[in-house]
Amino acid sequence: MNGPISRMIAHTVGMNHSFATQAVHAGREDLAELGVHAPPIDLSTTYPAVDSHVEADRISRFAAGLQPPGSPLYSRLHNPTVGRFESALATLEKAEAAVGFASGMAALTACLLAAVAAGKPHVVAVRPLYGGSDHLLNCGLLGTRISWAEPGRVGDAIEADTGLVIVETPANPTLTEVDLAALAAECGEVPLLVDNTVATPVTQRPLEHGASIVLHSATKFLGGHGDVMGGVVACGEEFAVRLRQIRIATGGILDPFGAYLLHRGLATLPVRVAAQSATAAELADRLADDRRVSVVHYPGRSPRRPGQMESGGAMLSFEVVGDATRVVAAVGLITPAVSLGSVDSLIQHPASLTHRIVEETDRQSCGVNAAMLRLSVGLEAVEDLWADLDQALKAA
Ligand code: MET
Repeated sequence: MNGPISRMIAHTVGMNHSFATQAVHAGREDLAELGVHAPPIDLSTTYPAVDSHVEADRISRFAAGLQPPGSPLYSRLHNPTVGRFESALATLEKAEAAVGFASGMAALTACLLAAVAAGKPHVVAVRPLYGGSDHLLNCGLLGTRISWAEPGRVGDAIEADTGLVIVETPANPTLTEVDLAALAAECGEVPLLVDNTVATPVTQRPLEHGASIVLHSATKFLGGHGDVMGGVVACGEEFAVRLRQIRIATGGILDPFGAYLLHRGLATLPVRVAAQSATAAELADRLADDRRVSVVHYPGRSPRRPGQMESGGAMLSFEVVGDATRVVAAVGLITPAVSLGSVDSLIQHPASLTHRIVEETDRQSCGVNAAMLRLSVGLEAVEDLWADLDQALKAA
């Protein structure tokens, strides 16, 4: 069951297969040979290590961020079920490699530690980001130093010790879009990390637009059912080696059952995102025509630029004329909760919850105001969602 590890099975789903086919088959290439239909879940924490001399060499190679074939030795070093998910996600993001983590924040932490370890602790980032990411960068907990810059000013903000440029597009929670190709050009030799959680690889593959690193809170659309927490970074093999070194040393690995659920989620990702996006676009139109709403933020409403998403996606935010918090309190079908990307719709007040940890002046500077609500559109029927929003807006 230990099977071939992720590096060995990556990309055997043909590049000439469509994205939807890759979503179903990637990371499953060896299943027929194993005589099974569903990917096995390997819950082992440890593995027999009979020949200590051989294993001594292998453990050194794992610690160096490599993936030697054979027994994983210990599941903090490698887990085959995690490897399958990593291989599949790398295929979908068109990356050489992917590295799974316990959460999106653990994934971001590893990227920041890699920059610090490389002697390049300065980070340039574009607001808004998810509030937790903003906080981690702004507080400098991991030894990074932050400069916030708008697109077009990023190049000027880069210094000799800049290790990363970070952007989230569409951004959480404003859904602001950034032209990735233009931003990548500003970055020059500095790696551009794109948080692709909201976009998903269905609508945007940042590596195709000049980014070097793609980060996901896999908890969101990749899992898609609100029942698994994880994070993943898709990147070149060289950076993946550094991330695996950090993951082994710090222990923020994705668990095998979580990896199984995330891998299963990838199979339906294209159809979920397509259906949820169609509903979100319709709701965005109706909200834009509603006098109880002052502004709707939804990607793709202006002429498309190169590097923009291929569709509007399943997230929208809107600003309420009345008290936004009363809308949250009044929804019935929609769940008032943080998180996003699930099969069921979620609504939340960013100024109170996801972006509470960001200083108010910083929130205001990037458009996260008290009137704003963020809606993650699920798979419910559009008329049922609209009826719920309509009655909740009446309450406000
Ligand atoms: C604890 S706040 C949130 C979680 C999640 N990243 C979101 O944007 O909803």
